[in-house]
Amino acid sequence: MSNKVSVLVAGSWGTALASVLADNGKQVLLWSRNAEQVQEINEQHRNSRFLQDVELSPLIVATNSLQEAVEGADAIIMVVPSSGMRDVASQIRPFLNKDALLIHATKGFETGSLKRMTEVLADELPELDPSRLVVLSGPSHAEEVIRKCPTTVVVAAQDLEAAEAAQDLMINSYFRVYTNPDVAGVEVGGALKNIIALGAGLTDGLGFGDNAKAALLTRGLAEIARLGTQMGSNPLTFAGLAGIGDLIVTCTSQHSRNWRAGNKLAKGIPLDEVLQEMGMVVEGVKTTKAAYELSRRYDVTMPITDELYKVLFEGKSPQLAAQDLMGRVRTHELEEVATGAVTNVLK
Ligand SMILES: NC(=O)c1ccc[n+]([C@@H]2O[C@H](COP(=O)([O-])OP(=O)(O)OC[C@H]3O[C@@H](n4cnc5c(N)ncnc54)[C@H](O)[C@@H]3O)[C@@H](O)[C@H]2O)c1
Ligand SMILES: O=P(O)(O)OC[C@H](O)CO
Repeated sequence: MSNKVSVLVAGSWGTALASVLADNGKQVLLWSRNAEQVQEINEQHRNSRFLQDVELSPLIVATNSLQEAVEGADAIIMVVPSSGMRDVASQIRPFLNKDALLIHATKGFETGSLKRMTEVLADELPELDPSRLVVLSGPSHAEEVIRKCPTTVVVAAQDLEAAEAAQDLMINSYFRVYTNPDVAGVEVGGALKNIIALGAGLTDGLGFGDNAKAALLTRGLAEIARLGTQMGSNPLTFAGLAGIGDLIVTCTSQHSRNWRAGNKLAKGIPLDEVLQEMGMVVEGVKTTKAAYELSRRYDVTMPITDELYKVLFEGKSPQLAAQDLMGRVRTHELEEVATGAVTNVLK
């Protein structure tokens, strides 16, 4: 398998994935645009801004040069936040080997175009063989992966050979990797769960209890599956790691950035202050806007997303949003299911 392996960028998740690769015996080039971070990784084997108190493997070498990171690489793992994916993809185009395995582990849609990340990558890298594009997703917090806690993820590609190459590259005794042919489903599940995690943080912050959290996860999964199916996904994907698996971890974990952001919003802190305090990417905010627009494009009902949109962008109080969700026109769980994706998920 791959000889030269690179990870772009050195945020929390990129650094954790670089560590998995290093544990698999790979020499890893980790790109960051921040010179101080590069120096700290190379001289102290630490990335203290994102993963405090963790000593990184000496097999991880950081670089400021995208050319050095990408030229001649057989495998590249892109972990740029969704807002920067197109920009970084366009910058690597001149250096990219067209047969390289390109795995992305980003969870979000592009603002405006509403494209999935593999669509953005395909746009910007027309010379790359599209069968070499892979998405990695699933319930996986960087803080636990870096401590080698048992973790399961899924890699999806059009081409089974590419998915198996990614599986082969990443799998080890604490990082178990499954394959799935449903690229759209794995990307949609990974992106949309962040909306529900924001909602879970709000729900917990308001003291609504476990019943409300269970309701949010279950009805959240229903709307993820409804939109995902209309976008061409296999509904069964949402019963897997990129669906219910990731929903469970982000809605219940102390590590979740989206949950923490929702929890701060419940305390009445304005959104821009919340994002500033977090200091890390909170994909769920932009994803709520994207999903709100996608639900209209595909004519899919997404009540939780709609209410969260109003809380985030229209100043609606979370209490009133919860009240309006509870007071929606009465409906039949199975009738709704019969017209949507969840039928198949539950079969
Ligand atoms: N943190 C996790 O546990 C985790 C797990 C699975 C998936 N993800 C996904 O991985 C992606 C990255 O998240 P993260 O947690 O690593 O974020 P992070 O906030 O920890 O790090 C993001 C890094 O990207 C850099 N960056 C941002 N925009 C950039 C640009 N345009 N060009 C170059 N560098 C840029 C930032 O400077 C920062 O170093 C997100 O889509 C997230 O949903 C995160
Ligand atoms: O910390 P979050 O909420 O961005 O979630 C990170 C991962 O997506 C969990 O699988």
